[in-house]
Amino acid sequence: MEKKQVNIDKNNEVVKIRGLEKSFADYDVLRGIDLDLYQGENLVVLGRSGTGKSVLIKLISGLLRPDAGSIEVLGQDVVNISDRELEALRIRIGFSFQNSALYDSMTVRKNLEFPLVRNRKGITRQEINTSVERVLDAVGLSQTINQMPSELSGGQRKRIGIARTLILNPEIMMYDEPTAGLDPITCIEINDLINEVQQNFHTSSIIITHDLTCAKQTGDRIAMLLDGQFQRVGTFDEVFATEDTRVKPFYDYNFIE
Ligand SMILES: Nc1ncnc2c1ncn2[C@@H]1O[C@H](COP(=O)(O)OP(=O)(O)OP(=O)(O)O)[C@@H](O)[C@H]1O
Repeated sequence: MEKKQVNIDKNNEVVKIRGLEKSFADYDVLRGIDLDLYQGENLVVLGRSGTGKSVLIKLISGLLRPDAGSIEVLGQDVVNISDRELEALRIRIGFSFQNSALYDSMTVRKNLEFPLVRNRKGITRQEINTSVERVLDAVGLSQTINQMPSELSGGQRKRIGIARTLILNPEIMMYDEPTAGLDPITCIEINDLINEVQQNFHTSSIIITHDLTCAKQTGDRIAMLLDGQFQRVGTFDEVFATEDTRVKPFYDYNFIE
């Protein structure tokens, strides 16, 4: 499906990273990174395995501390934040991780209710039901409400995982390898869903991937991580309009017939 135009507010950085550095032992993973995520934008971080994409997400979400540099998320300084403030901030961010599995012993409904009951004290049964129905409808899986995760396909489980994240109305979405392990048609459906979430939930998203089809379909901008830095940032076509021998093979390999 063609990506629809969305409103991106370039005067409002929901994530603002400057001079970010992170090393492990003698391996410099991130070597001075600057990055902005604008309100309403889908930003794809593209890079080969081991380039530090997951480390970047962990730094943004406060799970790791940088060696140098600053990270602001929704106006808060994540590097110098109290545990309590970080916990409150994380509720405003939706994480769709490869390992964010559903609870196998709970129905789809119970899986979706779980974050609400835990994070929204005093929520009524009526409000819970309305929220569950809304997010299930958003991911196109209303009919699965009473099913167990084991009865769903991989793509459906991924959708329910995204619905479970959406139920807390996140302002930022972080997708870590959203299409990994899915067949090509299901990948396209997940890419469409990422775009629908952007349009209908007005989220700003960081999408970490090495899948170029995903990058092309979902990204308003692409930031290519190479040798510890964002070497190229721009639209998909801008990023790949280069003879850089570190970038070209990545493109050629991904689109091999
Ligand atoms: N806690 C850690 N301790 C030591 N090294 C780490 C740690 N976390 C990550 N690394 C190293 O940092 C590098 C980047 O890891 P990262 O997981 O961010 O890669 P990635 O780009 O997400 O790759 P993939 O696509 O394979 O998940 C790797 O070499 C990894 O071994």
